[in-house]
Amino acid sequence: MTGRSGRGVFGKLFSKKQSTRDDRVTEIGMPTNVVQHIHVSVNSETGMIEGLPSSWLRQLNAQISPAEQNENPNAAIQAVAFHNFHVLKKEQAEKEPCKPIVTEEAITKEGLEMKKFLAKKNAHQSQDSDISIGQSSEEDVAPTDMSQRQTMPAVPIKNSLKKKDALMDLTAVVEDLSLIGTEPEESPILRKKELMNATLTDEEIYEELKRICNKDDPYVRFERIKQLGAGASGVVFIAIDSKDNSRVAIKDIDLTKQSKKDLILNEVNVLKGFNHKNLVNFLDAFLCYDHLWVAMELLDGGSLTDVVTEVVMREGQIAAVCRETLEAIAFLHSKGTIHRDIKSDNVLLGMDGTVKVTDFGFCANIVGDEKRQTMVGTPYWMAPEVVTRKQYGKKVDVWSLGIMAIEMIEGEPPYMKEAPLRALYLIAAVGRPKIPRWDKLSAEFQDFLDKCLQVDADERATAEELLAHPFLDCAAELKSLTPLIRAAHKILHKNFSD
Ligand SMILES: Nc1ncnc2c1ncn2[C@@H]1O[C@H](COP(=O)(O)OP(=O)(O)OP(=O)(O)O)[C@@H](O)[C@H]1O
Repeated sequence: MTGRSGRGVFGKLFSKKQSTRDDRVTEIGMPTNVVQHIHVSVNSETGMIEGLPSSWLRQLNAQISPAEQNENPNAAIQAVAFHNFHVLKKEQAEKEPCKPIVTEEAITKEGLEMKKFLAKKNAHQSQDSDISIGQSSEEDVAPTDMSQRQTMPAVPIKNSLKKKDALMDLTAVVEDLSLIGTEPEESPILRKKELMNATLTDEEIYEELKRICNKDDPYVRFERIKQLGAGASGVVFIAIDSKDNSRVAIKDIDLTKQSKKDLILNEVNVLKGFNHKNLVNFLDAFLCYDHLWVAMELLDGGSLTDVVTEVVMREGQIAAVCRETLEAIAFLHSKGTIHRDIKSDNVLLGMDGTVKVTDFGFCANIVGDEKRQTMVGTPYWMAPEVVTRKQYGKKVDVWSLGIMAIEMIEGEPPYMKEAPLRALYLIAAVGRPKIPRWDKLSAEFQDFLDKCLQVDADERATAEELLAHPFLDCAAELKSLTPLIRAAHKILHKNFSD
């Protein structure tokens, strides 16, 4: 799930029309086989990073103070790189709902653009390039008020890297940006299925969808009752299945508007392959001309986001939601799958207190402890190793669960009120977020959070280990969630009945 009204801030920085990727490639006209050596340094007098593309520096300086840049340059660079390559792309996708959010293939293409861009930047060091990845115009950038930033209270910085090490690292970091994905031999290691999907033509994807879909005409079989919402990939509505009069949720995806049909195929394949009490189970898929209808279990309690934003949860209720979510995560991990987008928006509730995880568009298949290196997910819930583009594995879901637990305490994840680039910097620089009202939490809950939010993924617990954590012993009955859901729906004027 991506839409959370009032919680997303990414749109504010970028209002101007972007040039298309094709435009940019044409404009750039890059030399090939160029090895770029970008010299990035911290100015010892101003404390500010120099040497990055100017549009990046403007963003950086608008949101991260000189003291912070000086303190943790590596985190600042990682954050701005991440911002340009991921957040902006996602924002664009949300503004144009027909385009799905960033995929590994898109990142690969962007990596190639970035490599070319940096090569050009190197060739014209002194010039302020008019070509940028993301955006370039001054007006696009939030006003820079350095005086305000300089007096900003210092954030607690965890010195994960000594400054000298960080500076030595900078060239590597910037050069590494070109590895966000470039030629096939430099791309992240993909599982066979992903490779296969990535190389399928539209015709092949339609053929594959036809093969796996139910042949019934969905317009005849289902009576459409009401719309639940719209996401990047389609509209979700409640329908009655004439076969047994049951109520189901159907996602209607207009395939003509999907440039990344392989992602849809991936989601259907993941949904079809799994059945678990804590996953929103797939019922059937139907292909009708260019529309794919995916029928799923209907969760009539809406998303956990509605609850966390509107009502206060008790520890027992939080433990119950954590346990159910962990069951889903442990199941996915046992199947070699990382969800990569665990957050309250992707946890749906039944009115009886059932808790189920949904949204598998981002799932990646891995083998054993194989690690991945692509940036997917939603920034606020993202593990530090994803933001800093280290290799990552299943434990990213455990970090996100820890952030979701903070949502259940606080109503929102850490840094939600911060500008996006700054939030990314804080994830990379601070590491484990400060949890307000920490002292009010039970010792078991504190320990549970500690185990989820270890910056070092090796120190972080696995989903399986957390299922045995004593905090979960205090889990309340699931039906205790029902009054919370009712209260939230009342405030939000939500009604899942006809
Ligand atoms: N099985 C379901 N039962 C009840 N509500 C659902 C179900 N699936 C989705 N919804 C609701 O429908 C709305 C749209 O869901 P959708 O998954 O399309 O959103 P999205 O995540 O923003 O989109 P996308 O995954 O395409 O980026 C959300 O409010 C979600 O809570």
